[in-house]
Amino acid sequence: MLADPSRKYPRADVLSLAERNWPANTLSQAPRWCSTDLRDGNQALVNPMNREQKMRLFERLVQCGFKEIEVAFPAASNTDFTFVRELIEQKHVPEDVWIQVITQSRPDLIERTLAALQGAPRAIVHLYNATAPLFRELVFRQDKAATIALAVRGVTQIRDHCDTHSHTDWVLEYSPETFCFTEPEFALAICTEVIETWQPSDARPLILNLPATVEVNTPNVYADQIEWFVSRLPVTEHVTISVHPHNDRGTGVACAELAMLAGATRVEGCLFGNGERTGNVDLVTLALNLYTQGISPGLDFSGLRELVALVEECNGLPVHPRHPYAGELVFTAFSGSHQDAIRKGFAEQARHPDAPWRIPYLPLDPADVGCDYQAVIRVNSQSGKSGAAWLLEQNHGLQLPRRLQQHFSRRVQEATDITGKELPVAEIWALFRQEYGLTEPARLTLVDYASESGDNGLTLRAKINTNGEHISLQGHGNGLLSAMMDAINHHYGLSLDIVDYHEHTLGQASRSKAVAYLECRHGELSRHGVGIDTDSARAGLQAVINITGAALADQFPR
Ligand SMILES: CC(=O)SCCNC(=O)CCNC(=O)[C@H](O)C(C)(C)COP(=O)(O)OP(=O)(O)OC[C@H]1O[C@@H](n2cnc3c(N)ncnc32)[C@H](O)[C@@H]1OP(=O)(O)O
Ligand SMILES: CC(C)C(=O)C(=O)O
Repeated sequence: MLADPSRKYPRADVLSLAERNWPANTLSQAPRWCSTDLRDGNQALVNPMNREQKMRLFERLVQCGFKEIEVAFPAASNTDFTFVRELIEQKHVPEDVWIQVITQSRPDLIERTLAALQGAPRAIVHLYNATAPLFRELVFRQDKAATIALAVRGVTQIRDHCDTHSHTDWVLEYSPETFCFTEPEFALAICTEVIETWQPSDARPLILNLPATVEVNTPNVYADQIEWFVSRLPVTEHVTISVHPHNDRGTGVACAELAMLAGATRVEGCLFGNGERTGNVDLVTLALNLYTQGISPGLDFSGLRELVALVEECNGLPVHPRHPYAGELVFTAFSGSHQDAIRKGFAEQARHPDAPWRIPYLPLDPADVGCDYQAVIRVNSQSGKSGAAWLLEQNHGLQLPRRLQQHFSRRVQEATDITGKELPVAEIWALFRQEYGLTEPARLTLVDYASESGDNGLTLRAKINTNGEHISLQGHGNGLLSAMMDAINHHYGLSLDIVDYHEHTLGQASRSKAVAYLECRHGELSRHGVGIDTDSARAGLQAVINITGAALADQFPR
């Protein structure tokens, strides 16, 4: 790396608006979307899509709600050409969907492109030529006049074809490729010539697509360029301003959003940001950004996981696990404080199911994109008490009391510190059972019991199975639990003291089980035990017995 990169990468002149309106604007509606997955996305793949993949992706794009789909660069390859033919001849294009095809401004390529569209009921023909100084000087060796003439020649050829093929509804799209580093006055001049040549009308609208072909500046500069252009456009009727951001600086989405604030009403991009180099703007992120601001995007991503799988298969490229909204890990919290906040959020949401979505760290309800809540919390050494508690609640119906959560969290922490890995829910459950006396066979189990209340409290007689041997105990207390504790302490010479007790049922069904959580003091130690039984009284007694089993195991390890 250079200590001073300024000579190698001199800062470009940027348009400086004296006044700009876009910062004060807010987004209030979705743009017109155009998917370029089958063209710009496709041209960036190691192995371009085959016909079958293109068709499957086309159908899925339609299902998502795209009404404009750039389906091919028909002059590029036979695959692209025949794909367009197949769409048209086999009537795969729904009546409210426009297919779009792209071409350079070269007569032979335009001819082939238009041949591909033969018989289409409606079509968008997309013509482009690069307009920036670098391209005029280096690639085309053309001056400004020749660059304009190239565009006008292309538009004229297309217009003449449309005139003689009026059974198709035509739209022209013109892109001054490299718009974002073209002199604004020149971009405006060439587009003005295009307008004059095409003569946009109700029947033959025009799309002016202003691409950030290579993203070279901060998104505010792009927004300034769009606002400058839109505010000076001589003809606006029947002209749509479209943007086509790339993501070279990692700000493609920001560019598109600010461009919309600045006056663009149509956006071209690809699903999950596929495309040349670092990709086209990601339409899924853009759409769901709108959605999470309460604006209907007009696109349906309710089956997002399946869409990811299809796009990964068609593109031969993975979608990153942290990809906004779509990544496998984006609805998952590993860290303790996040888990705690999420869990509290879900509890509050359950109390007010119709209230607006307000779950910390989850800007989108995973259910809205077809995901469940299973993966919302996962546990590793970064997790806190809420992580394991949530998983036990979701998977086993347990609502651990706070102090038990804290106690169990320390055990989980010890386990994850040893492995350095995630502790899956099955292992958390096994650890919980082992810690709180729920393993089978239990060291001690309650066989049966009987109680009798009198003026001085309650007397309990219980039979316990200890390693196959039945022993009878008797104790006295204010209630069943204290009487059992008394019986245990007396029989085993222990001094366990009840500190805390909670119980709840594990499910709605009448035959469901009850769970009892018991905390006892044992000398300096605090001990927790859990009992589960179809009968809540037995669950409590079993919890006492389970604590006893653990206390005895410490004194007399097996
Ligand atoms: C930013 C974008 O994504 S634009 C879309 C780019 N997509 C693609 O290129 C994918 C499909 N392209 C292809 O398959 C091929 O490029 C083809 C079939 C279209 C053309 O192939 P070739 O005839 O070999 O031309 P090639 O691709 O090398 O194009 C370069 C030539 O076209 C000219 N050219 C490039 N763009 C344009 C344009 N928009 N309008 C007119 N001429 C152009 C160049 O100046 C160059 O001319 P030169 O050979 O006289 O120097
Ligand atoms: C042709 C245009 C729209 C393009 O793909 C680009 O500039 O990236």
